[in-house]
Amino acid sequence: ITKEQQALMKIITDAYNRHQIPQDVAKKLLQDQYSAEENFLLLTEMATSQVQVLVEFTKNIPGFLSLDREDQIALLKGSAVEAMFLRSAQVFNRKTPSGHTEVLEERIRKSGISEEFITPMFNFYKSIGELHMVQEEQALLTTVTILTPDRPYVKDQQAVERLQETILDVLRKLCVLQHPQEPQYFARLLGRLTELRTLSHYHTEMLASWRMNDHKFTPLLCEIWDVQ
Ligand SMILES: CC1(C)[C@H]2CC[C@]1(C)[C@H](OC(=O)c1ccc(O)cc1)C2
Repeated sequence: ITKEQQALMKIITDAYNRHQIPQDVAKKLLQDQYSAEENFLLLTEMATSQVQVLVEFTKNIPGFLSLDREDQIALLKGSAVEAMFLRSAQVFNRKTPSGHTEVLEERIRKSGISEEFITPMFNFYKSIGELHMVQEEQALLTTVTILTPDRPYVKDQQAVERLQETILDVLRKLCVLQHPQEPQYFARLLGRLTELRTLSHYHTEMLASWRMNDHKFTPLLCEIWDVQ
């Protein structure tokens, strides 16, 4: 890993760690009661703050703000669900001491999300947990997801591809250094991105079923996912 690649990795990892979900949202998970309605409201607050965190993090990706403005929006809209699942996978697998994860899992299971979506979601969290990613890998993998050139409506795909390749190069070298006993580790990481894409289809259905039951989303979530 070259000096500038180390600098790039540090910028991205620091930004990833700096933009965490506000403690008040995490704390609420433990306090409020357990009705399906309450749970939905908490998840709404959590998803909204995760999207805010995503936007702030993305602005710190070197080169992102030099992309065409409309392409920046297209990348954010195209990757929001995947980035959110990656981030929440890390929350789940950190096994926060205060038992947040059990409570969060409980609330998710009782918030009107259908079982057919719950199962793949928790399978994904398990498969991410088994990778034992270091925080640099988590930050870089999320960046690779955001910088996916073939999102809908991206005009200058080459510009996005160039940025993504830079990050992939650092991630590949980091995987070799962090997991020398597992030469195919980098390929396994990228395989998770494919799993993420199937999850985002389930996510669209989840939103639709909530809307059918007249649940309200926040303006930010409506904007990022073109609902309502
Ligand atoms: C952990 C998760 C990634 C999983 C369950 C909660 C999440 C934050 C996310 O919730 C939403 O997308 C969502 C969208 C709209 C809404 O009003 C509430 C939640 C799906």
